[in-house]
Amino acid sequence: MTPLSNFLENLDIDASTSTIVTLLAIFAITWYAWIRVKSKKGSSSLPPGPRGLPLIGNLASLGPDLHTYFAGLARTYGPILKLQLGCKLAIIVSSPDLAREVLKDHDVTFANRDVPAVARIATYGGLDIAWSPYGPEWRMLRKVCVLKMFSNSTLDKVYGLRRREVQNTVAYIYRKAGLPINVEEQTFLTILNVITSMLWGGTVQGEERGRLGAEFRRVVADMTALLGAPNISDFFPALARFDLQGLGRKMSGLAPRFDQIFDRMIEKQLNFDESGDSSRECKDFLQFLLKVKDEGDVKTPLTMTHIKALLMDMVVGGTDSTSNAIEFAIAEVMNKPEVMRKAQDELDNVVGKDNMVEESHIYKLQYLHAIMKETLRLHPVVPMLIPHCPSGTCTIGGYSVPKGSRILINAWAVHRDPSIWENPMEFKPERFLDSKFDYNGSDFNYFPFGSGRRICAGIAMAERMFLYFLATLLHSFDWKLPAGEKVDLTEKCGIVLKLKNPLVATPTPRLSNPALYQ
Ligand code: HEM
Repeated sequence: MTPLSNFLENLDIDASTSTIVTLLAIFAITWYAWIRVKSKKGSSSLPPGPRGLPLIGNLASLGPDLHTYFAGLARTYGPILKLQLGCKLAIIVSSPDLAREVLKDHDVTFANRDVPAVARIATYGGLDIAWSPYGPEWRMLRKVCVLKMFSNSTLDKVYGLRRREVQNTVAYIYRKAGLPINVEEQTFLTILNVITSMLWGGTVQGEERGRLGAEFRRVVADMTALLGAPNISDFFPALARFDLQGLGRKMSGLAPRFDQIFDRMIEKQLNFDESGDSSRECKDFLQFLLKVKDEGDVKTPLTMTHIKALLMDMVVGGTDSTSNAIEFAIAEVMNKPEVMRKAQDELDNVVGKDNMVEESHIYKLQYLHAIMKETLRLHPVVPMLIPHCPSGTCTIGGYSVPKGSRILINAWAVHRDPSIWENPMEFKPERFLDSKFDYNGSDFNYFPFGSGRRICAGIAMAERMFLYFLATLLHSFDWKLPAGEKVDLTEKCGIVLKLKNPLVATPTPRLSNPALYQ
């Protein structure tokens, strides 16, 4: 089997489409030859990297776990290296100094995104925060999101919605006490319910909320799988219109399912408003967003499509990242009984065994916060950030980084660099107690949320959900593995990092009063 046919098989292209591929390959080879000639002119200034094959470049050598593959390449080629992925040049950065050059010194140049074809379909043409190009619309969306929606005061107002969902999960787990439960499933569903509840929880009640939860879980899982799949349309843009792997068609089937739900929620909300109860305070984010839309910024208005694209960011971007991070934390804590004991001692001191955790407690839980930081050091769930894209050719680490290339910053590799971290593979929350490290993007040795203009827009919300839910799970229950099993911390890398095998564990209630679990 040739590397090209091997590559096509990996991309799951069927026999009928391979004929089209052959014809189009002639065109692509010509294009590739042109790219080679063009890049040769300045080849001395491009970063080093492994030799690729004609036409496909380095595509055939890409494995499923890119974070570890890129970290290995960095050991051979250094902290900045290039890979030719079809027609797309990818630049991988793996050191704090070079991450600083990209995300701080040249922040504006690198503030654009390299948007995958399926992401464009999922986000109304890239109208959301994560994939918008750097410009006035992106600024307006970020302002609405970070300064207004995720401000402390707005997040405080919707605490009741978060609390209700977390308590529902505690009651569910209590009913399953003594039986093994799928921690991944429960964490995902809780975070999904917490997020959708904050989005329109004041609007939708009862059965409809439950039904939406199940529907969202299926669609989010399918969408994130598509976003993580290598797509020939991204590597050979001239072939994008043929959608050879059918990934675009699949995404076009999934995205409208969300769109219909968003339309339903918006309509419900507008009907509420028409009923004339103007005295109602904003109870959820959707009410809040519709109010911002009506108040209207004349220069860059927030449209209904923007609102839906924002909802998509929250539901798809916010759920998997946060729930995977919490699952990693529970797995690491279970793997280290002394960490579990310290966390529970702290919870018993601050909250007490005759009380439930409230969000007001989390600021006093220093050790729990250190667990969050250490989890995101070892398992930064967006391990290579979201691909950045320079708006002009730029020099990084003495090498030329061409306009339009795909920039991947391997935070995962930096977080495990033995020249920065003592015993980097050890899970040791103590390293963050009384330390200067924070995840606000000011330190390029530790940046699980990214840094600079495109730093994660949901940090405030992620922090609250992570700490509150983890604290509740560790405070309410002891967790044991089924007999004879060991914690498996093997990672799997797609668009986000997750545990390869879902964590299954048995909860035992540990609070003094059974009524607390109801
Ligand atoms: C533990 C949880 C999370 C982690 C580790 C995380 C991490 C990240 C990272 C690394 C980026 C890319 C930064 C870059 O490209 O430079 C990002 C972007 C983003 N995140 Fe998060 N995230 C988390 C949770 C959330 C939540 C809960 C939301 C919202 C509900 C959210 C919304 C976003 C958005 C909208 C962007 C795009 C920002 C932009 O392009 O301007 N994230 N996140």
